[in-house]
Amino acid sequence: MAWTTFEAICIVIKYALIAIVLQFALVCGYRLTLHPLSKYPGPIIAATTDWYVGFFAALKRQHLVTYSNHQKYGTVIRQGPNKLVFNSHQALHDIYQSEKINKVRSYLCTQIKSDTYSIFNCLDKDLHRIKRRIISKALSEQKMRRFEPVLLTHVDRFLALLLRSHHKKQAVNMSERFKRLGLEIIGKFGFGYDLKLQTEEEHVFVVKGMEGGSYRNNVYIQAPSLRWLGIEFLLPALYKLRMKYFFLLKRLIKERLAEGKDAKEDLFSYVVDAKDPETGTKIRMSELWSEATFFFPAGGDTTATTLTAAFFYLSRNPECYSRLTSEIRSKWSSGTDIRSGTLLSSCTYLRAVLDETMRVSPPLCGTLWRELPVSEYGKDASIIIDGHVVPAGTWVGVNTYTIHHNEHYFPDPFSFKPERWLPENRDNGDEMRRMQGAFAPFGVGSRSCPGKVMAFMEASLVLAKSVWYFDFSRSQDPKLDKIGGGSIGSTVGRDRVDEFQLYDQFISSHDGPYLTFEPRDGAWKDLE
Ligand code: HEM
Repeated sequence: MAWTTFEAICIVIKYALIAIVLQFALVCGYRLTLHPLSKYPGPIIAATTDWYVGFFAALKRQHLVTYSNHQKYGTVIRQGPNKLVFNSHQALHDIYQSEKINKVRSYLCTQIKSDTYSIFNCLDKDLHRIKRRIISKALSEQKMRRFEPVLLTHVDRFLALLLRSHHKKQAVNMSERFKRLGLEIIGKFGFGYDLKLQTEEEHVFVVKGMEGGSYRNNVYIQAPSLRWLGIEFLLPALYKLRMKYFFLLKRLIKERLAEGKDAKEDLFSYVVDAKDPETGTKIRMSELWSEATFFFPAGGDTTATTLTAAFFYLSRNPECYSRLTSEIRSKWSSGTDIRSGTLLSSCTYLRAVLDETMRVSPPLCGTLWRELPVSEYGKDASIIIDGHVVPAGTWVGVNTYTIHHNEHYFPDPFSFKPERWLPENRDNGDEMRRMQGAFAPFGVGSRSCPGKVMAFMEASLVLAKSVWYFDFSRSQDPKLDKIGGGSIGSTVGRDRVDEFQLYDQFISSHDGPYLTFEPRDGAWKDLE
């Protein structure tokens, strides 16, 4: 009898396996032949499973793979059973400026609680508009001017540490320094709290905790089905770090609330109790926690990546370095006078360096997925993107890294050439218009970045002050000097020696470059 039962179980398993294999074959066959997207070119495996992008997201190289797929298959590629990526400025416009298209539902994996939305993961358009109006006001030029003196104290701390590294004859790892600076500033801006990340180690886990959170979110945004495997639990150290980071943020919010709204000049004071002028709605207290967790990667990490990459490219392009230093050193007579305002805005080369940096190394270098929601428009609806009729429910996007390296818009795309952005080159109106139409480091449309003013203020001040006080150059140690760039013989896309290497996890992780700093004349005395 026992033997018969065993045989029966074997037969059940056998047929179950056959059924699974058959179903798998049928699904793959359908996706490759009869599916509405089957006519679009792309890697065969990508057409059959979402795990293709999930896999490359887990390796933090989705931007490189997307670029190389576009090179191989053309302007529109299929990168998942239900995903199309475009590489044209028309698509950038058609997707991100459409009133009908929305973020894909997988952004919801970044929710802290199922009924709580942040500006970033909110899909309801009315609620988003309310949040957007309140948060944009908090990030306005006027509010940033009020925050500037606080910001400058952190920049001065950064400069003093460069001086200390010089005294100790140490090369500086710019990735590490800028992540600490960027998050320290956001800690202060978001919660009025000095995390002292530049000078003390107590809260440094915030950097890795935030990166861990972003890595997890990115894999799940790209391939939501991986969420059900719970891969985060396979990386317990990362999970622990992320939780520690969340608990710290929770504590900061609690402490900040206890202080009262007007105790400090920070995001909290601008957002708590702020009413949307059109509807009178306020941001709920429970949502503040969710907004706050998003501000660290959005505001701190992105600017840090821009600054790190700018130093990488300046240290490897002596002509650009010399043109920038001449501009900054001819405008001011003292480093302490460097502030935002007309003089800083007149530094056109500085601005060109930042734009070119974000072109070659966009801090958010991935594909920002969107869709025409079936829930709103029905499954038979469609939308035209760059001349293609795309059915509702299809994930569509433009990969920022790829379009920024499209030579139709940016000739010689892998060379760092700030000159291409200079006003004097605007004579060539067509070329400039083409570039601007394809340039999207801050995104495009109603979900684009509202933190642009802060990003430029912070990045311009740090870069201008650094070159005012210091000369810098590549580390003389060949081992350290290699860090940050690509290496010959490495995997596709990581073999470009002069390209700053980004590891895409929605935001970007990176390492290096290692630079040495030499204080100029007596100017450094301000920093002591
Ligand atoms: C160089 C620096 C920065 C870059 C390159 C950048 C880039 C971006 C991009 C591409 C998006 C769109 C994301 C998406 O569609 O999924 C975005 C959204 C956002 N960014 Fe930034 N960002 C930067 C700095 C900042 C700063 C300093 C802040 C605030 C302190 C900020 C706050 C936000 C917010 C709140 C959103 C969500 C907007 C919405 O969904 O309506 N960003 N950013």
